[in-house]
Amino acid sequence: MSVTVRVPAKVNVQLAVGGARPDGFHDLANVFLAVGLYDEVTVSPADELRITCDGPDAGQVPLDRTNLAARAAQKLAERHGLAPDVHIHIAKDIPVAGGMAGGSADGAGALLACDALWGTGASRAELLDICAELGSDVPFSLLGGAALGTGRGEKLRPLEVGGGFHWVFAVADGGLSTPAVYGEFDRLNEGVEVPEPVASQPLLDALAKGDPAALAATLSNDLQAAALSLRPSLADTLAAGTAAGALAGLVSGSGPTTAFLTVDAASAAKVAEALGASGTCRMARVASGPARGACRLG
Ligand SMILES: C[C@@](CO)(OP(=O)(O)O)[C@H](O)COP(=O)(O)OP(=O)(O)OC[C@H]1O[C@@H](n2ccc(N)nc2=O)[C@H](O)[C@@H]1O
Ligand SMILES: Nc1ncnc2c1ncn2[C@@H]1O[C@H](COP(=O)(O)OP(=O)(O)O)[C@@H](O)[C@H]1O
Repeated sequence: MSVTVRVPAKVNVQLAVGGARPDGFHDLANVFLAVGLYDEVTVSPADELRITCDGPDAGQVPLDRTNLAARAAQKLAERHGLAPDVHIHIAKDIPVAGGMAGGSADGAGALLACDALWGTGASRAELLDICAELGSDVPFSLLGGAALGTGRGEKLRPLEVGGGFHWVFAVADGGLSTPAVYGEFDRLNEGVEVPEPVASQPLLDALAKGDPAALAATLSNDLQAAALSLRPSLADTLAAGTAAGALAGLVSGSGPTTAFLTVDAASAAKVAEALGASGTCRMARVASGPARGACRLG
């Protein structure tokens, strides 16, 4: 008996970041959009907790108990008085440390899969609660679609989306550490009164209408300057994507993946081809959103 769950990556169409809180986190207005690049998490009974991973970036994924999928299994087991004896296999297609929430996806996927395998029957609210304990982005990986995340990003309000959006993701060589990018944001804003983060109404309207040109005009990421400061070469990738015909480009979350919104699927294919040939990224991937959140495949 095994259970497989598929979980999407995300792009942040708006990431408004407030000043550092006393607990070290930052309050956000984080508009998430799930996109169709997926990890698949399969769990099956085993003598002890064990993780395996395959995929192009598998070598960068920790296979010990720090893996978010392992932590998810442990947390669920602990709450229900079970032993977390399970083999978790991750088929990884989401770039690692790329600002696309791949680790969060695996955490949400393992949680849903273990709940089904063990018959724990956790409610949606309990699953979301465990997700929030695992990390700020994990609740959204479970939910999918589009949502506004407030607090540190874990308090979600689902958003209406009026149509599909076609994206190209330029995957960089190597990752960027999320805490390092937030740290650079703090350094760049030293002595500055950082305003309260607020969701942009024109951006929410563009999502609701499914209007790519309007969404392109309102995309924003307050972590972009910090990611560019740590990885200046991302400016070349952004320039290459817009020169190739994207409506707009931005850094995805803490980066270093850059995301390009295009007018339709044909344009996305052209932009991906040009970016792939530009020498400014490791590879370019096409994906559309909104995508469904974590769901059981078998
Ligand atoms: C930037 C974002 C945008 O969606 O995603 P990524 O680009 O990493 O995918 C998120 O805020 C990342 O969320 P996630 O990766 O779950 O972060 P967590 O594990 O909760 O926190 C890791 C570290 O990031 C910083 N952090 C995270 C969230 C937040 N609202 N404020 C923060 O300052 C803190 O330094 C924290 O110790
Ligand atoms: N299942 C997992 N997949 C990928 N990375 C993981 C996983 N579990 C823990 N990590 C750790 O989390 C870090 C951030 O990875 P990831 O979630 O892919 O990126 P990001 O936070 O930029 O979206 C990795 O460098 C890795 O050390």
